[in-house]
Amino acid sequence: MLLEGIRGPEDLRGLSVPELERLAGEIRQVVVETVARTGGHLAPNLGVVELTLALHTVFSSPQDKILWDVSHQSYPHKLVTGRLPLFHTLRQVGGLAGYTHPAESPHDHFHWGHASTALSAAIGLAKARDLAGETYDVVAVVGDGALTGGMAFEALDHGGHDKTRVIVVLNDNSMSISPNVGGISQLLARIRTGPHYQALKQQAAEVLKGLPVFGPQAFDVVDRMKEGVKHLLLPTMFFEDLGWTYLGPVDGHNLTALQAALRQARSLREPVVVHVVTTKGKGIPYAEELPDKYHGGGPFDIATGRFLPGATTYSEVFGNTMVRIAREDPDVVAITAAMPGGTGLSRFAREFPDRFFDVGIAEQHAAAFAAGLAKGGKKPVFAVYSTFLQRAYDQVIHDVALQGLPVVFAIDRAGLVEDGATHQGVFDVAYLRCVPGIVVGAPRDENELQHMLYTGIRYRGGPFALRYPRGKAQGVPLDAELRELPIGKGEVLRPGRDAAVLALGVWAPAALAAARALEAEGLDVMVADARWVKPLDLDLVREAAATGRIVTVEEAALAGGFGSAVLEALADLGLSGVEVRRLGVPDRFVPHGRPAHYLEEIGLSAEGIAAAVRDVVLAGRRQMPARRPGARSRVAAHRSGGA
Ligand SMILES: Cc1ncc(C[n+]2csc(CCOP(=O)(O)OP(=O)(O)O)c2C)c(N)n1
Ligand SMILES: CC(=O)[C@@H](O)[C@H](O)COP(=O)(O)O
Ligand SMILES: [Mg+2]
Repeated sequence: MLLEGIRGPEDLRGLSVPELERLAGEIRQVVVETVARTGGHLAPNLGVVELTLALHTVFSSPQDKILWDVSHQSYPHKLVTGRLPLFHTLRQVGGLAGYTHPAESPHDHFHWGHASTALSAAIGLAKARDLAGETYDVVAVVGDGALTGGMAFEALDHGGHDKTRVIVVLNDNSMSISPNVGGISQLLARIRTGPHYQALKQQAAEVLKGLPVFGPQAFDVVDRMKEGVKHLLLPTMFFEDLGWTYLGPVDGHNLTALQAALRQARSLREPVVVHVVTTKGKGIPYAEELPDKYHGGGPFDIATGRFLPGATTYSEVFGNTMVRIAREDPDVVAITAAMPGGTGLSRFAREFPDRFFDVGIAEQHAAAFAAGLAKGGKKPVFAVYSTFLQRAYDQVIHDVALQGLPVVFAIDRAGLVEDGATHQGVFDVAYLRCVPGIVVGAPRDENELQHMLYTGIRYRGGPFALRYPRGKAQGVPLDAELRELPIGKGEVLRPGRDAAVLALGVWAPAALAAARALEAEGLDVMVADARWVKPLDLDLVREAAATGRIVTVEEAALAGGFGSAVLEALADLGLSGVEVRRLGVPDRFVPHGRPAHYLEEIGLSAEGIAAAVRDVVLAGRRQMPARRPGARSRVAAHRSGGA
């Protein structure tokens, strides 16, 4: 196997094109065998095998910097930069990340996973290079989907004007996760399918040569004519009008053509876009046929491509409820930022194509677009992963909340996910809780999810956010009728005297399990589903405080999270002397791997909750005088002013 002899890119440079093509086959086999077992991003990686080999034979990584936008398509890059021996640990706890990671290799320069950032970082890196008087090349591989992200346009605008020497390799496979959308996608399609761009440029140059020169004063006329002729003949001058030299389109699976284009780009010593056309899923029939299905996910049966059967997910319950509500309410509209499948909106899109909007990887635009829809009397629901809503934080505040507009943010993947630090959905509680006028809720199961979504769509008082996790729901039966939940009111699921557990969202069932276990130890523990982060149910906090001991539970960052809100409420209510323990995500990034591993590690489990209750009871006993029979808790006594 040639791949076993590749310890780094330098081992590629002695290989002939036929050998590189053989190596490409080996890389595809390792990728599909591994991803079939570990899960991951199959189709994106199958599409960039030749591109990866061409990049690593033309440029000298790590001296030359190759940046992968999103970097979900960096598995071949990892395989040719010495990580074959570890590749079987992909996305496992302690194993290789599913995205580039500088801790793994000097060939990786960023640990990222959000789209449309590589161009900006590449221009910054290239500018630092120039200021340091260095000469290495900086190459950013950006997908056609990533190019629909606003940041990419900001970078193109700046880079083309600033003339920083950067090479952008546009990996155009016509796909985002689903088929790509938007004007830029159509522009690329025109180039891909039109007469060969370079031949047209040559023709345009011939035509211009024949034009008579009228002398210097008319030079400007000729110059403008040149531009006019180019615009007339060429399918687009988009990149060149922004100051980037455009090369392409190049067959992204033809190593010789790729190497030639990359060498030409390198020789130009200016901002260059090399437009490469690839097939997402290349080499594996089922992945080529369904690149959206095999964008991510797994494990799957390698022979048939069949994924292991899954149970109903929260996303599916969300999507089905959206359809159900939309059938009754014509004002309901749905928005996604390039993730109709992942958010569960595919069925809505089929049934209400005129009321469904996939805006591309453009969360900022999606949020402000929702504001416009709401201002116009519609009831927009923006379905977005917690981690990706971070991209639209200013729009949530400035364009939605400040305007008091009724936009619903259906926040999926709220909590820990296998993707790791780049994708953990743990900051939304903290980053939304401080926004004036927003309602933030977390349903404890799929039945509450459907009711909370219904409540949010009917709520007209301003923005409304509900958060729910990735993956299988709890198998709770769904009520036949949708009902509104009382905003700001949680629910006591189990009364108790010795301590209270205030659980947020899907951690209520684990809190009940902990209480049942503690009952056998003689502890009588109250359990409540807080249901709302904002407005917080202060009566519930008072009732919990009356036990003298509170444990809060959230699958979110502790800093500024739900537990912090409870502490603030106790202080604001003057309820001192209450022992509090907060369970949640500590102040660090949580890496890739099975979420259950990390949840256990941070005490987010029924056992962890029980341990926290024991701890808070013991702490309380250490500090409280022996309770006289019938004595009320200090908090209750404090409240009534009694001794
Ligand atoms: C800001 C942001 N929004 C959404 C996503 C989810 N996402 C991951 S890859 C992807 C599609 C990327 O398409 P493209 O750049 O064309 O790469 P390809 O998978 O086609 O190689 C999306 C939407 C993301 N990573 N970042
Ligand atoms: C690369 C990327 O950001 C997406 O593909 C993400 O990994 C999808 O996550 P889910 O698998 O939870 O839909
Ligand atoms: Mg693409």
